[in-house]
Amino acid sequence: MFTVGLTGGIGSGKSAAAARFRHHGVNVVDADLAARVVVQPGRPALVAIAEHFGAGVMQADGSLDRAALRKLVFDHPEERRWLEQLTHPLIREEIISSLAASASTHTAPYAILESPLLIETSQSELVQRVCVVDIPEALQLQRASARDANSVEQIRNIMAAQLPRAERCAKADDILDNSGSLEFLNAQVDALHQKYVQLATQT
Ligand SMILES: CC(C)(COP(=O)(O)OP(=O)(O)OC[C@H]1O[C@@H](n2cnc3c(N)ncnc32)[C@H](O)[C@@H]1O)[C@@H](O)C(=O)NCCC(=O)NCCS
Ligand SMILES: Nc1ncnc2c1ncn2[C@@H]1O[C@H](COP(=O)(O)OP(=O)(O)OP(=O)(O)O)[C@@H](O)[C@H]1O
Repeated sequence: MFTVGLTGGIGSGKSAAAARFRHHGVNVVDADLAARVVVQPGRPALVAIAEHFGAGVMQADGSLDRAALRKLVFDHPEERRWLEQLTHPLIREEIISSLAASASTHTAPYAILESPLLIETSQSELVQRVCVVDIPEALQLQRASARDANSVEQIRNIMAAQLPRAERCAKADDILDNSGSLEFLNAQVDALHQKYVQLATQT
């Protein structure tokens, strides 16, 4: 199925844009959700993480302590790279099966892959088009820190692990400007939806 990659840095508004695409009956596969599935209790990746990082990243019930691991990997880039080499191939496989599983259950003729690291990883090979949700970095920091328990410093570290704004926008086929209201964003998504329906039915 024709698939559009929806990307943007932390706090840019990917989830907000995805919600509007879903409103039009589009199947949205979420890479952050896939990343949670591959480290669920019972999965080999969780065992490998516990062995590598120790009991400090595990909760008493045997699930991953995400806040502890987040602090570790965004303070130490080499540990982040270790985690990525383990999980990114698994996340990619999980995304491929989610895209395939729900292909026939949605009304729109195209699907969306929502991912913060679409351009940074080989996930970009899974899409025919790239749509970037774009906001200035100061607003990104402001919205992400208003939403999350993460410190401003941690959000800065996460942003540093992602593509800079200009490089991301340079890879975009389409750009959603989310520096205004949600209504402004939704109106742009509505227009893109029409365009994607056309593109998907032409190909
Ligand atoms: C470090 C972890 C455990 C922190 O979990 P937590 O629940 O706090 O955050 P969550 O997974 O919801 O991610 C929040 C945001 O952080 C950013 N982010 C997450 N991982 C990365 C990464 N490796 N590089 C850059 N940014 C990242 C994204 O913008 C994401 O939307 C988790 O992010 C993780 O396992 N990351 C590695 C897998 C990955 O790269 N996921 C990104 C989607 S492919
Ligand atoms: N146009 C907007 N106006 C005001 N607040 C907004 C707007 N768009 C999104 N937000 C808020 O900004 C925060 C980040 O938005 P959202 O969760 O959609 O971003 P995201 O790109 O999915 O982030 P992440 O990569 O961290 O999952 C949320 O609290 C959301 O409610």
